[in-house]
Amino acid sequence: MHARFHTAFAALPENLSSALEPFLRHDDFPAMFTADEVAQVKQATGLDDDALAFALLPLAAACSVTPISHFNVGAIARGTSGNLYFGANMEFAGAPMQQTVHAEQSAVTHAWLRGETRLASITVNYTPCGHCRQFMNELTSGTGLDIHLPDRDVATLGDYLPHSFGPKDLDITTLLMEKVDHGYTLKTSDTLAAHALDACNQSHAPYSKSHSGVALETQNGKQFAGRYAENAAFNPSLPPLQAALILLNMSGEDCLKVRRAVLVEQEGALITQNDATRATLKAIGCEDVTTLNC
Ligand SMILES: O=c1ccn([C@H]2C[C@H](O)[C@@H](CO)O2)c(=O)[nH]1
Ligand SMILES: [Zn+2]
Repeated sequence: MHARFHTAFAALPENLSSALEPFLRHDDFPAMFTADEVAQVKQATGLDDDALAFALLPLAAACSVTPISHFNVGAIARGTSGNLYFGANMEFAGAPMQQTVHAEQSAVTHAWLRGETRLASITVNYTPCGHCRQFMNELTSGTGLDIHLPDRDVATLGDYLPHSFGPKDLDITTLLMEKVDHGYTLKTSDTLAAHALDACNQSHAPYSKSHSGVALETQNGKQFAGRYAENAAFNPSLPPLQAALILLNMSGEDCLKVRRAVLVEQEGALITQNDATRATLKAIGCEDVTTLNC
């Protein structure tokens, strides 16, 4: 079992820990459960969907990387497929606070990067901040997304974000998590660059139309790609590097062990991820960065 789960796993009720053990046993547990696996765990434990998501929160929070706050937030996103995806906050010492990833952003992005196109609900161990409410207002699920919090009745994103500002206010109809292919091409034989291009092609940038993707290679040779996710309110946009780091972290790899990165962005785009990507990568110890235009 990955060391980060030891403490939280030991504190689970016995029937849940024995149902989860076969999944968490190996280091490469992907921090998600398929709908079939969820059904299996529910049957073994007698927990319903809600209770299971709450029970999993300590495991999700155990994936947090919080050198600044030491405040671990966990989130569980449920896709309409029935799959569950963990999310956890990530902080980067040596980089500006703006580079922080919130647990809700992590869970949403995790689901999106693994192919989910719509969320049914999200369960979080703390109340979502304004930034997260705004981030989630960009999703295909709209204001109907169910939000589950400890000691509160389930409520929708619309309840938590009344009089909201969103994509519609800017006449945008494409939403975050929708399947897209922007069709950019690039001549390369580097698989890491190919992953970054693929991520760029699936990125969500309807406001700036400046699509981008980042792919990371870890010191043990694993590769992870992240897509840029723009937000109608601009500032809550999630950079492609953060998306890649979310998938890397959820997959059990160490953010401080990235050895190489490729950023793919459009030639002549209105905005660029180049400088911010390099600065944050430098803060986490990676200076081997290639930027390619598509
Ligand atoms: O909705 C929230 C609020 C805060 N945090 C994280 C961000 C930062 O890492 C830490 C302290 O704010 O908690 C979240 O993940 N979600
Ligand atoms: Zn937040």
